[in-house]
Amino acid sequence: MSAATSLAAGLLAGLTRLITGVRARWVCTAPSTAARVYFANHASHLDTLVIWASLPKALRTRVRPVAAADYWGKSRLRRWLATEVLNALLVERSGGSGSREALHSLVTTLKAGDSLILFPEGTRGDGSAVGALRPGLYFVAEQCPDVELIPVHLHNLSRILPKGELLPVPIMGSATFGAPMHLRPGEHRDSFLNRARAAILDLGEGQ
Ligand SMILES: CCCCCCCCCCCCCCCC(=O)OC[C@@H](O)COP(=O)(O)O
Repeated sequence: MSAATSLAAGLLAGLTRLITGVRARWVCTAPSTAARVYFANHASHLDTLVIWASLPKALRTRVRPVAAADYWGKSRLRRWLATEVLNALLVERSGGSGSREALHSLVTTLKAGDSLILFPEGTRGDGSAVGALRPGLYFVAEQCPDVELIPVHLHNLSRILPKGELLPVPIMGSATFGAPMHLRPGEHRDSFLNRARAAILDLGEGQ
């Protein structure tokens, strides 16, 4: 990492903490150096930053956000922020052969020992509900059965920086990390995806 990207990464992590008050709660799990998939509800550009800034600094360089290539590859600034500062993997989200390549790069990354941050809804919602999960998480779980899948519930971040806004409103947000899940033997795709979505929602109960 160059001095400029490392400075930008430090600034982004510090700003994220300042703006969101980022309270990370670890429920039935703790930070780990093992390759993991952190999967969360998605409604704000802050989501990735909050999960990333919640991890101990030493783990941050080993966790790779999965980012939509059509959005984060669009301008030089976005590409730099995503791929250089946050070490994101750019993937196609349009389906077809792009999905096969995306799955391959996710699995290769996990097998190399790095973790992923994944937003299985595939797009930002308005923060009022968690949408249906796309099947990528299931295929990753199938191909990497030993990797811990950690549900994360992000609270309030879409009120701080909603989709389409550029200036954040400083109010408190939080990230709740839940117990690791795995694909169960013989578990059907839709059952697994419903269980994963329910795991995110359960962590947000009472907030
Ligand atoms: C306003 C300034 C905010 C600066 C934020 C810098 C954050 C860099 C984050 C880079 C990696 C982000 C990966 C997020 C996952 C993802 O790619 O979700 C899709 C949305 O993103 C855009 O698609 P959409 O919600 O459909 O508009």
